[in-house]
Formats: sequence, structure tokens, C-alpha cells
Amino acid sequence: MKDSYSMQANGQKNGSNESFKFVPEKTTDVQSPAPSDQKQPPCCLSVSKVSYTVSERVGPWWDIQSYRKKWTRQILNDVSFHVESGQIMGILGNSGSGKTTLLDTIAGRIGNTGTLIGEVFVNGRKVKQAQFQDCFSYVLQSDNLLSYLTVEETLTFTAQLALRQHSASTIRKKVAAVMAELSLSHVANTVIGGRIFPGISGGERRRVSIASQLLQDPKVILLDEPTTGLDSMTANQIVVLLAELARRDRIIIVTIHQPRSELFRVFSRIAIMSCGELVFCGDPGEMVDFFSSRGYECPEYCNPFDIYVDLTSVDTRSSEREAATYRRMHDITSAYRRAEIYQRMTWKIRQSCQRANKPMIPFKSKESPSCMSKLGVLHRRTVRNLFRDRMGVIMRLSQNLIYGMFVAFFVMHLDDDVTKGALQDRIGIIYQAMGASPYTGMLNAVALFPAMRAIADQESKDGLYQKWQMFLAYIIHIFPFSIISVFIFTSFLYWAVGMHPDPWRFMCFTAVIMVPHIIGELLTLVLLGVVQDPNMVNSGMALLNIAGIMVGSGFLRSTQQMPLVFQWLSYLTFQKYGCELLIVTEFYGLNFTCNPPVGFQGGCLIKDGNIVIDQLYPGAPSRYTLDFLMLYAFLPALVLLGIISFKIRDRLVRR
Ligand SMILES: Nc1ncnc2c1ncn2[C@@H]1O[C@H](COP(=O)(O)OP(=O)(O)OP(=O)(O)O)[C@@H](O)[C@H]1O
Repeated sequence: MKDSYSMQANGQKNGSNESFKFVPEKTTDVQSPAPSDQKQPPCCLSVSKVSYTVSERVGPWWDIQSYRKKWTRQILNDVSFHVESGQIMGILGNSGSGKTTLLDTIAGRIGNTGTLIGEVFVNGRKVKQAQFQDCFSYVLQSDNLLSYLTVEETLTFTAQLALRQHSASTIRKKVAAVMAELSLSHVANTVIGGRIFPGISGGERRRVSIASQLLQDPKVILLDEPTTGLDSMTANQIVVLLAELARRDRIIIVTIHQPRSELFRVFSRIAIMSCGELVFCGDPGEMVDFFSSRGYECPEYCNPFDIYVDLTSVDTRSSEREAATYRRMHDITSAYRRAEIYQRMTWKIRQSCQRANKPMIPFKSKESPSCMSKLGVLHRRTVRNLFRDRMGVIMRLSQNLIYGMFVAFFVMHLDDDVTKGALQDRIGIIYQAMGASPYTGMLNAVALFPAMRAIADQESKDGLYQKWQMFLAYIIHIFPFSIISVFIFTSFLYWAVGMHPDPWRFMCFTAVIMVPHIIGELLTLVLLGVVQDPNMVNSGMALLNIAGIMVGSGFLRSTQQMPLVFQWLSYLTFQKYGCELLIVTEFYGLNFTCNPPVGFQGGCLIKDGNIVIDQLYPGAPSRYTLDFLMLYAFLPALVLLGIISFKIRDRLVRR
């Protein structure tokens, strides 16, 4: 028999002054049973001798001398622990101690920037790289959820992505069961909410993120700082809930900054990290015993988590303190490695690996739907979420129109008289329509896509689909928006300013303007695949568009007069084909009048639109169909480029 510890109310009877005092109570002995006596847990996770090193530049890029030099930094150093189903393990440690890196390592999400050694075993079987995502569920620190979906819809779409082969009624039942397990049933029909409109609370959002993972019945769930940003009561409720989930034969591992002392009783295992080392790992009673035996008693009324984390942290405020605290941390780590708790833990790891009849690795339920079904679910989810954003929909449909109204108000009505701007005004409208429509497309993508991209990053790591599938689902949804929005714009601008009155030409004008608008959005998406910062994408797109219209349009400088290299480059711009098409659409066969005012010096040389076409784009009417084909070819080319860009993103995004 061995003493264990519990928290005892100490002080006033009303409980307001509950404090911490450890009192021994008798429990069953847990010391090294013979292998045959021990009841095997349904699932166990062992992390064995994991170390992670990265190579870093010594100084910043502006200090060339030190930037050239590199040093090796140990982020994790020989970390081992063993945890069994039914247990919840809290990983504590000060900021930068390596908690998240350890979690990433367990989840197989460490990336390839450093060198990783050591192994992760489940049920004594080594987890291979391809198996990590099917074995572990990982809840990230930030909740990436779609703001306009309800809790139930959020979970249903996730279930459809993960468990498509289940019938609709099975999915409904599964979602209801998970909501009940996480006490979310009362907010099932409430929207998630966002920064500008209210929805469920922060704690409920956390629970929705956890519920999304539970849909696949994982046996091991890892959570990075699930209580960050929550008030301490809600944070406690989350940890208690996780402990309950663990009790149902799951392993839960959670990193946590500052747990309240009440949680002492809740964690089955506590790991303390400092400078990448596991300073201690054991159950709460063992923790108190261990530190007390080293002469570090937890004073009464103090939170043991705070005390022990402080004791093992390295204080870098001065070199003396750093040396002293580092020595202390090192002493404690060495003592832990010599302690019986450590020996027992390594024995358990060995024992689970050497078992003759090792149970299989418990994988998450995953009856993945076909690629087309996933695209369908992703598309429906995107549409439902974005259509509920009333202001967003109005803006997307009217942004081109607002711009068109501005141009129309400025130009008023086109004249046929060359001395009254018949040429200049028409070319100006074409230039503006070609130049501005990619911007509106770009604005949409920059405003809406980064949130979806964050969700795709997470869900693709969870194995639900691949990032490029989310990209495809998004672009499928932009087509109807773009067609309607551009049609509204051209219908107004074309007839309001009085362009060529042939309805067929109006349709061609609309069909041409549609493309730069969609290209603006597509190209932005392509860039968002490989560039993380939307502001950089914004600036990059603006520059690309300016360069494209300058080189491609031939308005600023006639194409024939440009250096050869720019002439060749112009063939790579969609603006070249678009402007050529619009000039032909508007000017072909158009007759001008010429009534010069008294004293007008210029002649009436330009009598019809064909002369304009000959000057700007010689031979353009004969290339009309080819230009259309070339212009529209940019769309599939960019879709392909986008797929490649999001495949590259798979390698760029670590978590
Ligand atoms: N790939 C990497 N390259 C360079 N440094 C890294 C890398 N991964 C982690 N680190 C560094 O390792 C240290 C530990 O990082 P980690 O995020 O694991 O700490 P943490 O304990 O989770 O901190 P916090 O509680 O603040 O989130 C940090 O100093 C971090 O900058």
C-alpha cells in the first residue's frame, strides 16, 4: 500500500476559502507488478527518447557577420513518457519550454526544418509517418470555424467529410451524440459567430473544436493550450470535460499554461517541461512526493502547479540568475531520471513494446468519401457560410456596379464626334474596365479566402481532404457571383454611357470583362496558396495588374514601339487579349462624325473605328475568335496553377 494525495477543504465551511493541503490517503499499490499480473489498458501511448534539434542563424539578417554563422539548438532533449487510456496528461512549463513542439512531435506534425530522433509507440507498435494523422486527433490553440454556420451544421459538414459512407441518419445521430457528450445540444442551432456579430461563447467554440475531432472516435486526442483566452472558470470546465472524455477509454494530452489548483485532482499525469527537457512526469501525488523529497515543499495555500513550474524554469533576467536556475533545473531533472517513477515509466514502455500479443493501433473512423463527394460537401459548406453574410453578398454583387456608376458619372454620354472625345472617352472606358475589374476580384479573395485557408490547413492535417480541394470548392462558388456581378456592372455602364448599340456586342463586352474579374480573384488565390500574408498578396496583385495593363494594353505605349522583350511579354498578359477584344467590339465598323468648332486646328483624319483598330492592334478583327480563346485559356491555366500552389502549401505549412 502506498500513500496518495487529495485536496482537502481548509478554512471556512462555505467553501470560499478552499485552500491546498495534501493529506495522505490509502490506495492500492501501483509499484512494478509482475507483467502477468497487470491488466493491460485498451490503449497506451509511449514516447521514447525524443529529441529535436534545429539549425539556426546566430544573428539577424542585417548583421551579416553573425547571420552567416549557424548554431544547433536543441528544442527537445531526450523526452520519454508513457500514458494509458483513461488518463489525461497535462504538459506544463513556462513559455518556450517546448510544450507545443512536443505535442507536434507526438502528432507527427513537426515539419522537416530540424532533426528528429526518437520514437512514438501506440500499443507498443511504432507509429509510422503515414499513420500519425489517422491515429491522433489534434486540437489547435486557435479555433478555425466558419462564422455563419450553426454548431450542428459545423459538425454535420465535418462528419460528412470524414464519414461520408455513413447514411444521413447515422451522421445525424453521431452529431447529436457528440453534441450531448460535449454539452453543446443547447446551442445546436446557434451560429458560431465572429468578430463583428455575436455567436456562441469562447468556451463553447473550444468545445465545438473538440467535438469536431470526436466525430472520428479517436483514441488519442492532443490539445494545444485549450484553455488559452478563457476565463478561469470556463478553463476549468474544459479541463474537467476533457478528463471525463479520457475516462471513456481515451488518452488525452493537453498543454496548459496556468492550471488552477483545483485541477490538481483532475489530471491523471502531469509532465513539467523546461528548456526542452521533461523535468518531471508522474501522477499528482508522485509530483508532490518527488519535489518534497528534493526539499521543495509546496507551501500551504499555494498552487503546486505554479510553484513547481517556477522551480523548474530558467530565469534569464541576469546571467547569475540564469546559471543558478539552470543548475537547479538540471539537478531536478537528474533526480527525476534516477527516481523510481522514471524507472517504472521506462519499464512500462519496454513492457508494452515487448508484449507478445500487442493490440493493433486504434485508428480513427475514416470512411473517406470520393474526391467528387468531398468537393460537393466543401462547396455546399462554403456557399452556405458565405451566403449568410448579407453585407458580404451585397458588396460582392454591387462592388463592380458602384465602380461603374463612378465611371458613368464621370464620362456622362459618349459622343460620336471625334473632336468631342469620341475616341479618347471610349478608350478610357475600356482601359478602366479592364484595369479595375481584376481589383474587385482580388478584394473578394483577400477578404474571404484566408479564413477558409486556415480551416483547410487544419482539416487537411486531420486527413479530411487536401488543401487544393478546398481551393477548387471555393473557385466553383465564385463563378455565379462573378457572372452576376459583372453582368450588373456592364448592363449599367454599357447602356448608360452609350457604347455600340448592338446587343450582340454588349454580350461580347460582358464576356470579355468577366474574365479579368475572375482572373483577379483566381490569381489572388494562387498567390494565397504560397504567400501567407494577405497584405503582401494584395500589394503583389496590384503591381502585377499595373504591369499587365501597361505592357499588355498598348494604351500607354503603342505595342509596336515597345522593346521586343515587352512585345513578347505582352503575349503573357490577359490584358493584351482583353483590350484587343474590347477595342474591336467597340470600334469595328463605327463611324465618327467631325464637326470642329471654329478655330479648331486639328483635322478630321479619323473617320471610323477601323482606323483606330489598325493603329492600335493591326489585324485584330481577324484574331477575334483566337483572342477570345486565349483570354479564356487563362482560367483553366490559373486553376491548374492554383492546384500546384496548394500542393506546394502542403509542404510549407507545418501544423
Ligand atoms: N522549427 C523551429 N525552428 C526554430 N525554433 C523553433 C522551432 N520550433 C520551435 N522552436 C523554438 O523552440 C522553443 C519552444 O517552442 P514551443 O512553441 O514548443 O514552446 P511552448 O512551450 O509551446 O511555448 P508557449 O507556451 O509560449 O506556446 C521556442 O523558443 C521556439 O521558438
